[in-house]
Amino acid sequence: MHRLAVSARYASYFSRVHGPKSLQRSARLFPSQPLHRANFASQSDVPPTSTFFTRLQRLGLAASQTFQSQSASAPLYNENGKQTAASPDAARGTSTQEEPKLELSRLLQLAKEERHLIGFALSAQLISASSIMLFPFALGKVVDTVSSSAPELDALVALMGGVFAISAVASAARVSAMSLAGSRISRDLRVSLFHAIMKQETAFFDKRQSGELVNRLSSDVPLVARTLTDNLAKIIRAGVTSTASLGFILYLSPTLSLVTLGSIPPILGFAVMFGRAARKLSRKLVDALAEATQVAAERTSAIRTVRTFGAEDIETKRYANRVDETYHLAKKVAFADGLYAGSVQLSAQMSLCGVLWFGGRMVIDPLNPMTMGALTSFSMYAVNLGVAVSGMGTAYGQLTRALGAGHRIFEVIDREPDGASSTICEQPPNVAHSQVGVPVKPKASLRRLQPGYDATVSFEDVHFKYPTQPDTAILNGVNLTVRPGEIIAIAGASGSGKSTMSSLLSRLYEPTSGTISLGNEPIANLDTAWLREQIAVVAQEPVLFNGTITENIQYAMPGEVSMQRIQRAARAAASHDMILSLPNKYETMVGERGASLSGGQRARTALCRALVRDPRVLVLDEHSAALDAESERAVAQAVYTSASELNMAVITIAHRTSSLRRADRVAVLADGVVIEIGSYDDLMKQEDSCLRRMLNPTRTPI
Ligand SMILES: Nc1ncnc2c1ncn2[C@@H]1O[C@H](COP(=O)(O)OP(=O)(O)OP(=O)(O)O)[C@@H](O)[C@H]1O
Repeated sequence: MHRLAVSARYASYFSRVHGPKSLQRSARLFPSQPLHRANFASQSDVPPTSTFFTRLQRLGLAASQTFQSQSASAPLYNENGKQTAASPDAARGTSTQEEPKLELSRLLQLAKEERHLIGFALSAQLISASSIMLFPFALGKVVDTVSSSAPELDALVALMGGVFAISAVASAARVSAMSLAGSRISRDLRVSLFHAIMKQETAFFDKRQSGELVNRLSSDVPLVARTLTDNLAKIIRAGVTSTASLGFILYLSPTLSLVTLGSIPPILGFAVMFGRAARKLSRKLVDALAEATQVAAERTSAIRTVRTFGAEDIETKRYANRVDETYHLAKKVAFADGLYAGSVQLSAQMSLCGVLWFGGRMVIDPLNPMTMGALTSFSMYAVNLGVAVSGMGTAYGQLTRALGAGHRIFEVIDREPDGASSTICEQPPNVAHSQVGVPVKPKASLRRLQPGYDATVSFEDVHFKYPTQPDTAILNGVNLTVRPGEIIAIAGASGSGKSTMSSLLSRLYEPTSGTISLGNEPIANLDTAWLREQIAVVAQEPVLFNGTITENIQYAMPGEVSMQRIQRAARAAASHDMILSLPNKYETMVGERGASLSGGQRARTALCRALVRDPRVLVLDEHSAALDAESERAVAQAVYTSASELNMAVITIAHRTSSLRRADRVAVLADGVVIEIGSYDDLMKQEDSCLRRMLNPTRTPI
């Protein structure tokens, strides 16, 4: 009776070890500080969006990983005891979403790149699994030795101690190597994915939200890498354990083995059913979490707007709803998990009961040669076999579920950019070959114009529709020529397409038809990277990056830029004194998106950044809107002086009368065409001029 209790305790030990692993992981994954408790005293206390965002993503990742990695017995709970995760897609009825087409082999390909490290980990795994497999056999021997009062007890236990020590070293090596392999896969996959995102055409970003793309980098990548390495190890360990256990039980008692093997088909059946159900939910869950991340990213980056409208509660609820919607999915997963756990446990334990019942009778039967020790060993191997088979099923299920996140990664990596708006051409650095997606096509042309070329810009019958709005024509045959040294102002109603012309000139989009040329060469024939070096654009709402003023100005130039050159650009933009008045002068940190600067300071820094590269064409897109009249005059004077010295072609998109007056010519854009062009004075003199109607709407209504 006592001996049977030993094996029963061993069985319970195994079920504890197998179950709690996922529970521990689950607990580890949920940060201790709930997000809603974060209380920022003022706007300046708000941590950079990226930091805040990472915390949110960790929560998302936690839920997602828990979902992916939970074993049969681990439901999804956060620290408040609430169940987490579920998909807004489910609520929106997108459950008909296509199954991921990604093959498991593509995931395994990732592991292949780390074959040396994973091979080492698996060898260590074999050593530790083999030594563990010897334990039941040794225990049986100990039981029989003790029963027969044989003298080998000391030697036997010493041997076991030695084997356990080797096993511990092998386990440590395996864990470290697998973890390292997972991190390497993550690193390479992240770089590949980011490179793939960078190379996409501009319209790709019009369709997708940045938070959702970042979610792929921060959540999907580690999810795939960790699931892959974790489960590869589990499958191998389970394979070794089940093979060895099978060998041992067949050796110990072929008859009793039949009873044990009866539990395997139901366990595998449950695993397959469970895997299928869970796989469908996986893609929905990662999509749902990405949507929640997008909401969080957008709202935290626009915290001032949210706060100005007193919308913190609304936004918290919006985010909570997004996350909460995933709860519906989690309920299904929890139900499937419970069913799977219960079914597998019942099958395994019924089989153990059968073993004990048959085996017990065999031990009692005086004609049967089975010893008490052999039954003890047999029972332990039978438990090992059950645990290994169910572990294999669970690991396989998790691997197939990682396909959901994998699909989201590879659909970007494999995507061929539509158009040439990206200048990226080399492969991502230090990345395993198998992860590199569609090679970037060699540029159509690497043509560059000779230094000192005639920087005339011309638009000839340019038509354009945004790829995301193919039914709406924005430009309907624009004709415009800007000569070097000339300042052309483009005027037009809001939404008439002025900024679009600037985007087309920089080749952020391709015209639907017509030709844009620089120096009499269609820009489509020019090296895009070179072209962008020639054209500096100061956007309507310039974006600065978190860093110093110097770093932001340097951003325009690859490589080192001398401080002299930076200051020269600042003087050309009449901004040197403004920068010197900042707390740390050129080393002042501008904050995320330049949030620590005023609108005018941001605009002037952006102008310095544009001028530092001595462009041949300067596009000013309502850059002075944030400047007061005096600063605007000073900046315009300085910029136009240096433009004239450098013989730049200047296109200024302007609403202000002062800006229009300063231009050599004003082109008025309406209905997608330049409907009139001439000097400000000439156009204003004409009774029926569009410019005049635009600037004096009350006197002459349109
Ligand atoms: N990325 C985009 N995707 C789809 N449509 C766009 C995109 N950007 C702009 N549009 C649309 O193209 C039209 C022209 O926009 P554009 O920004 O060029 O106007 P604009 O003349 O510069 O206006 P404003 O003076 O208000 O800055 C608008 O109707 C706008 O809605």
